Amino acid sequence: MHLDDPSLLRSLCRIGEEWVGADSQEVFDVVDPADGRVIATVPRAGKAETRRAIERASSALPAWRGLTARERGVLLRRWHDLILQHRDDLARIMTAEQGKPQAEARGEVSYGAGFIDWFAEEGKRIYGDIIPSPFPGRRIMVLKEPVGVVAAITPWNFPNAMITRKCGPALAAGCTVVLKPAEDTPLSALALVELADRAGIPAGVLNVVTGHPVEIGAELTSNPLVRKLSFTGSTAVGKALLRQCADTMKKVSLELGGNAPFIVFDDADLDAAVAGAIASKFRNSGQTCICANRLLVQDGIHDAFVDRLVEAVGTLDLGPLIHGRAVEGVERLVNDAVALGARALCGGTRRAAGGNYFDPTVLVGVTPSMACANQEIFGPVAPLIRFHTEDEAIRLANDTPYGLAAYAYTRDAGREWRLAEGLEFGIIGLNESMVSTEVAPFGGMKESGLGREGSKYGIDEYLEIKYVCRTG
Ligand SMILES: NC(=O)C1=CN([C@@H]2O[C@H](COP(=O)(O)OP(=O)(O)OC[C@H]3O[C@@H](n4cnc5c(N)ncnc54)[C@H](OP(=O)(O)O)[C@@H]3O)[C@@H](O)[C@H]2O)C=CC1
Ligand SMILES: O=C(O)CCCC(=O)O
Repeated sequence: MHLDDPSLLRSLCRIGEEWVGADSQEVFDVVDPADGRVIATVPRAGKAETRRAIERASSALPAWRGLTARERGVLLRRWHDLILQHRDDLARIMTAEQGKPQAEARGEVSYGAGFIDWFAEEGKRIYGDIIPSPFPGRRIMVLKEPVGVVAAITPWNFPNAMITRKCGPALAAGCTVVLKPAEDTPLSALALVELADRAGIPAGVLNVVTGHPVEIGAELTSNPLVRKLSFTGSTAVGKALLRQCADTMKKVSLELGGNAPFIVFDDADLDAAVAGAIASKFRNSGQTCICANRLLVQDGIHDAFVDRLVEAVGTLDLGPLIHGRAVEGVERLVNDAVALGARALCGGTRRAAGGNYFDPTVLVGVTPSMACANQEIFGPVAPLIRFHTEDEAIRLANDTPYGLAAYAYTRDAGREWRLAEGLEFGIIGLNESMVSTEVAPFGGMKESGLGREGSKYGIDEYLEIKYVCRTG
């Protein structure tokens, strides 16, 4: 891989001031999903290394939380600037280990840097409160303090932004972090930490341990020094981690799976709906938790929408899926739908010539009971379900244990409000499918998770509220 600055390609864990291997000296391969080439090896660390990283984060905590928010903000801003300065290299590393095309990778680096920039400022606005007292002579005050050592566990689909979305607010609030990136994409995480180091963020404030997920996760969730877990990934793992955090009663944020409905009403702007569906469904080859998972299309516009969608899908040039297991999972969902009566109007199969590619697919005749309408597809497959009435669309949309994102295209302003209020999802896009930004709260209801990331709300996840009552 060519990099303008080859020293960004780090392949060791970072604990305190040191770049270290696993105690066992074991490593695992990082593989390019486009061609199966091994691009690096990184340490397969476990419990002992994780415990040391937590202890180092704990020893770094007093000095870091003791800085003013402005002082922390200056360092965060420097980190942000370095990330943007090295955007092309970070994007090259991301494409090599994750597979998204360069333009998307550069977009993610900029998006990710936005969280550092936003929280560098937001840290200065962690206000407490003075509450009017009902008792003469008593003062009632509210202080907000950093929660302490934070454990962050991040997924492979956004190897940069899911880290900055957690570390930005954590560090701005005065917390220190131990990060476990996904095994598929550790290099983006390590490059970010290299840049944090260059920005002058003190050793021990941001530690990274790569390796065995179960062992590292067990230590992060049981060690009493860790006071907060922030996780992005599958609902199954999120639930397990929540249970594991119960014994030490950690504060927990979970950003989990989704099953986003994308609803197109008869009165929609067809051009906008097709463009929105393409952007939402096929971003990152469909491997995004807020990707449209089911397209609910009203009778009157159904056929025109399908024609236009298939035409647009024909022009797409997507990156690979993350690994062979992902391709097999997508293939299973498509085959299951077709066996039950759905039709693939384009795609429907993996690409024959090597790599983990699945052809972009449009499925019609899908019914709500098919697996592809109930499970997170995490691939470039658009299943279309017909509906007749607004009530039916809302009922179908809400008929899922997930509640992350939902989208609707309509020109009826009254209906927009009914949808905004009636859809049980944490993020609603109305005539808009690109909803992600560092200034807005990102997160889900129901089994899609707990808490919000980004925005002024995102920093609360890394703070404790302390009530002080004073007489005299
Ligand atoms: N909400 C979202 O953004 C995401 C949703 N998903 C959904 O989940 C499916 C499976 O993806 P997958 O990558 O397996 O997601 P996981 O939930 O398994 O992985 C997410 C992160 O959790 C880690 N992890 C896995 N098991 C444990 C554990 N027992 N203890 C602690 N950490 C653990 C992973 O580590 P490691 O990589 O080392 O296994 C990774 O860092 C996808 O197909 C998609 O449907 C996946 C990714 C992101
Ligand atoms: O899939 C995810 O969990 C990452 C969210 C992508 C986004 O921030 O838009």
